[in-house]
Amino acid sequence: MSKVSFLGAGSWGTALAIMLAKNGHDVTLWSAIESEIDMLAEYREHKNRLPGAKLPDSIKLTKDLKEACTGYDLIVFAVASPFVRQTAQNASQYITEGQRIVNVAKGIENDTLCTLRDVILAEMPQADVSVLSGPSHAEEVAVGVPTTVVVGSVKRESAELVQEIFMNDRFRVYTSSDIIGIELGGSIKNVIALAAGVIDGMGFGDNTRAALITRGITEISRLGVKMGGRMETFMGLSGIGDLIVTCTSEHSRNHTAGYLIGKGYTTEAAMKEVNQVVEGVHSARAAMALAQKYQVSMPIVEQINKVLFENLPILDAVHGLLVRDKCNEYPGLDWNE
Ligand SMILES: NC(=O)C1=CN([C@@H]2O[C@H](COP(=O)(O)OP(=O)(O)OC[C@H]3O[C@@H](n4cnc5c(N)ncnc54)[C@H](O)[C@@H]3O)[C@@H](O)[C@H]2O)C=CC1
Ligand SMILES: O=C(CO)COP(=O)(O)O
Repeated sequence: MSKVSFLGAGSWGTALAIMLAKNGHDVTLWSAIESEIDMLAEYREHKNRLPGAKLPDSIKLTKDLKEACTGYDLIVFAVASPFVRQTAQNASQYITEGQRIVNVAKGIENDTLCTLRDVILAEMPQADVSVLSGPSHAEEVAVGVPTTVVVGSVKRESAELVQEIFMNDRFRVYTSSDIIGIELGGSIKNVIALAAGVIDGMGFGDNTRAALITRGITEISRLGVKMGGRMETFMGLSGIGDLIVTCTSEHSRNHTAGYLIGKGYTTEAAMKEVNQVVEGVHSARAAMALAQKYQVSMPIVEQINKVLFENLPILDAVHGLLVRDKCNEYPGLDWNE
């Protein structure tokens, strides 16, 4: 049995905490939002996010960050991306040298263009930070739907510790050393999912969604490989796997927000309606900035940015994608070019 603490008690933190408690671990849940902890204490259930998924009696709740950071084998970062830096900054004073942390949030910081592991490390360089990602909706994990994810770490032992703690007969965890590949796949798929939602909201068909998924992973991997990620990672769980689930699932926050935008909502109104974190909106500008920095073509990311933030009519965005200059599917691969 391991002692595991969660920083962040939204959908994902709560679902994983329930699963780890059922795995037999000693689990504590902390949230910066005091009312969230009060609700969990009163109902032993996250009424707003995961109605019906009961917290096992063994899960402890705390509002005290020092308590949540002291004496744990593993600390899980499960706060939405805009709050990762602040949470790491506040927690750093309690984090000892080599403390194992695993980040399960997905995003890229807009100001720095850092992925979330780098954001955490910037605030707590003494920590040993892994990342966990893959096609895994909280609503399904909370009720034991078979799920697969990947954990990335610099050290094999750290990845294997997370694998050991999380794995059960419904939740299979693979290990990897490709941290940047895992983080970029998990973050930018949310941007593509917004685009998939938009075209579904507009009433386009299955062909269009399939086009977005396949050309979307091409864009993600083109950038990701240039930033040091491995192509295999983008063809794996945290790449195409996560992109498929988020572009097709009724549980997807990003697809739902995109769908509403396709139905005529503004970006702000769609985010308000979803009422949970829509990470793709936070990551869209950063993905575009990275494409520019690394001189990589990402036309879907470019068009969805214009729809989200510059009021480009959706039909113009779709038209723009279809009538771009003709090209090869994978330039440079054919006819000894
Ligand atoms: N919900 C899901 O199925 C999955 C979510 N994720 C990722 O996990 C992360 C969290 O997502 P959810 O739990 O769904 O979001 P959520 O919207 O349900 O919860 C976000 C949580 O962030 C924390 N938070 C909010 N404001 C804060 C503040 N000012 N300071 C510190 N913490 C604050 C709270 O605990 C809040 O409940 C996101 O990056 C998401 O992409 C990853 C895989 C699955
Ligand atoms: O990352 C997630 C599932 O892997 C959650 O994001 P969505 O809810 O937008 O799909």
